[in-house]
Amino acid sequence: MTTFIESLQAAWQRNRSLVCVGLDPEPARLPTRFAGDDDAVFAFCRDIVDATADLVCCFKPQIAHFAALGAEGALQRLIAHIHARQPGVPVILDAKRGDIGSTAEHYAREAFERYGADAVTLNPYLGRDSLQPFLDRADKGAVILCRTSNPGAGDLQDLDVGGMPLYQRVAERVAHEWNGNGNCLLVTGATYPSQLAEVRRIVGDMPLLVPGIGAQGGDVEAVLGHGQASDGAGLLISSSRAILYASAADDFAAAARQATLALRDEINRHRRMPTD
Ligand SMILES: O=C(O)c1cc(=O)[nH]c(=O)n1[C@@H]1O[C@H](COP(=O)(O)O)[C@@H](O)[C@H]1O
Repeated sequence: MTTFIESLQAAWQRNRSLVCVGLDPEPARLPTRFAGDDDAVFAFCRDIVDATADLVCCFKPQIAHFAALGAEGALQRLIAHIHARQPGVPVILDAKRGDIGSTAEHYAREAFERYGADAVTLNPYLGRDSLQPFLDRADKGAVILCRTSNPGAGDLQDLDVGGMPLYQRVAERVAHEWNGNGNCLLVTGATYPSQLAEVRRIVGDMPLLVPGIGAQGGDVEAVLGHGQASDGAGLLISSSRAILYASAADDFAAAARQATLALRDEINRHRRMPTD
């Protein structure tokens, strides 16, 4: 059985890419060719996946973008499509789960059994027991929010907790206590490079999911300068809107491919590339 971490490492290497393409469909922004198409959300995301799969280390569908439309079926079929047609490219379900243990069990079943995800984003606010059903799945990835990319990230995450900001306490706790199965990752926004560096210092080579490149204005060079692991990898640099909506015309899939290629190459220019 291949674990999430093994698939991720293989995809980093095979595709020479740290890019994670976020799948955040917004009906109002879909190309006009999808007007009147009842299955537009699935068809659009499928075309993006097939146009970029050899250039990425993972895909990250965002659950609210499907659920708000009643399109959970499209999300299920999309993840099944990725596994069938792009095998070896892992899928992170961005659902930011976390609840009391009995409910968390259901969230874990939803992510891994219903949707067939390889990893899921998690909110640590309720504490370890709220994430235990995810931590116990050694074959799956537990991608835990640490220092997020949004403007209000510091409201709580920067609060001083015994001489250290809360986000650093989260990093310490995950790295030293919750990662017994070696299946944890942390989320650190591209928009805050110095905090990214602090997290990297605390967690060693643990993989970090870094959203905030592209539409949120994060800087690729700063992310690589502050966040790469000792082997020049260790990052999943996520971009959604800047790739999905690179063109609103019929060439949207080719434009998404170009945008992904450009991001991959820009990232690689700032990496210590492994010799192969
Ligand atoms: O967990 C996430 O993926 C996430 C964490 C974070 O700190 N910031 C963040 O933007 N995200 C997600 O990453 C995606 C960013 O989208 P773009 O700004 O369009 O690239 C969205 O789906 C967000 O929900």
